[in-house]
Amino acid sequence: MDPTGQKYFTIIDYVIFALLLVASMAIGLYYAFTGGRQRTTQEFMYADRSMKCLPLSLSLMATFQSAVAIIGTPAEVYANGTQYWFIGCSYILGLLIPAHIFIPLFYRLHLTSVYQYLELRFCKAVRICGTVTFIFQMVIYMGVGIYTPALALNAVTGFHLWGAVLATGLVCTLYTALGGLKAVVWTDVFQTVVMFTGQLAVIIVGVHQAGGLSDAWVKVRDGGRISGIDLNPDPTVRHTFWTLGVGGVFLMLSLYGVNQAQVQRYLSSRTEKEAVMSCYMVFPCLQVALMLSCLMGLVMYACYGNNSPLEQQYITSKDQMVLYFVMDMLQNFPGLPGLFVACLFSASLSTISSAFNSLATVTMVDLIKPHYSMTEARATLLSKMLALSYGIICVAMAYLVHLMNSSVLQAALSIFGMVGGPLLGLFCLGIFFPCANSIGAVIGLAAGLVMSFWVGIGGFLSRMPSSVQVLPLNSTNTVPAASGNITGPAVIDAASRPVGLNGLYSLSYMWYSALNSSTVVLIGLVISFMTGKKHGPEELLIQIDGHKEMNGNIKEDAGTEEETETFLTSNAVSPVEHETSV
Ligand SMILES: CC(C)(CO)[C@@H](O)C(=O)NCCC(=O)O
Ligand code: NA
Repeated sequence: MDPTGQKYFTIIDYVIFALLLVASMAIGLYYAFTGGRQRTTQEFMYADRSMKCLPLSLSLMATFQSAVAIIGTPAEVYANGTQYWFIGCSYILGLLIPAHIFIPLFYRLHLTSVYQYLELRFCKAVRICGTVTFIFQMVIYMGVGIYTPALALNAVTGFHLWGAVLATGLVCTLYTALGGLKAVVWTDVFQTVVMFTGQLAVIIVGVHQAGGLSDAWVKVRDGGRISGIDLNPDPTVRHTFWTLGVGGVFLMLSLYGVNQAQVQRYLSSRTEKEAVMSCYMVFPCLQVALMLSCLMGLVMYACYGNNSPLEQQYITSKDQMVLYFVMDMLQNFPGLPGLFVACLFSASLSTISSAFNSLATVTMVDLIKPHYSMTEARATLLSKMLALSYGIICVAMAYLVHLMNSSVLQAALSIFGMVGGPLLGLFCLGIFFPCANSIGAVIGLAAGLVMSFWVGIGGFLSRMPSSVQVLPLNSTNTVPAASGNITGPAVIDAASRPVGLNGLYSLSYMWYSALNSSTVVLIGLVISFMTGKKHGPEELLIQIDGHKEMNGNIKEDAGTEEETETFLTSNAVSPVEHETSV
């Protein structure tokens, strides 16, 4: 080993990494030249509404599973134990509610983008606010998504940082712009397989290096890395059962319920039933993904103990740890480091391709098409150009992320909560509250965004190193703001519990989605009552009739007769299945 800890790639590693890019590109080209040859927006954006359950579910899982999760989760588990694993509990309600409330509603309305719902329910202005908020969220997120694997690769192997960003950005933009949603979904399937294989290979070799299963188990147990369930109700503790299992439900709803990238996949399935099934299938897929990344953290602990490469200053941040571990443990297995790097980039490619495609779709459908009439051929060409432009924006965003310095997992999940949370609130206001009106919706959304940036940025600043008295155990990390374990119970005892505004600022980032969506609903309702009740179109509210089995009590709970009546299903929207165009 090099005394500086620098690790090197072999030729075979480069070949495997290159193969990933070539295979993804090939899938894109295949869908560019087969089927309808991507000549209609229906095919480009909705895969001719002909997708089947299995590829859809893998693709749904892959969208929000980027290199951030692959390297962020093990780093979290290595440092703080398996508490984070309890986020898996939130997947139950976080997927059941989309499957039975959001999917049937959106599918039966035969939407072209999920924000069209907001225009049907409220008005055009609300739709545009929703679209712009989504664009903002996804543009930041894809910057994080593309930058993360490139940075890790650069830090550990010296691979050119911007070379990796540009290569992946270029390949991803090309296959997305050429092959449309079909290419995005099928590359997702391929990339998910690479992702799981890479993680599994590292775990197996890692357990072997740690001296076998039972030795590894003893080490992580004695190191205190197996966390029991933490039922502490304090919302400022970063990870407890409540922040992860309950706060996480709101996070999942904003991602799997109302995010265009996911709704677009639901809408592209052949039948409503298939869309619901694919959402169900996401559950086991996500649990496998979560298990693999948590196990990777434990294996890392079994190999290094408390003597981490971070302690030894081979690396400078928690986020470089996983790749360092891989290069360190796998140096005698030629090809395996390359496989893991392919796994890392697979995770990110599948995320940014979904971002490009959904961003091109909403820009076209929500912002351009309503104002300019154009032929189908022009619209499709323009959509492809839009996908290309978002590719360029993505690389530009990577540069912005480069200027910030933050732990990637918490950064990504905070973005979901800060921008996705208010959007979730906006949809809930429309779907569950018949009395909400457009003014309430716009002001509610604005209030939610203000709240989210106030608490989010306030929290970030109040945790900046300058204002931190007590550093975490691992004080070589000079950016505790991001790693965030300063809010753990070991640091904040009853005497130093934050009060007033500081209490709000130290709210766990896992609650952001819940706080911000509730703010939108609450302010939206108050403003609606002040400006006069106006009932939205009945068919756009929650469809009780179709879901009696699951929500049998909602009708009773609906309260006054007037409300109950508004809740009833309208015949205007019948559960027709989409025709598949030939
Ligand atoms: C968003 C969840 C919780 C579920 O999909 C998980 O995949 C995750 O932690 N994602 C982190 C963000 C990312 O990987 O880009
Ligand atoms: Na992904």
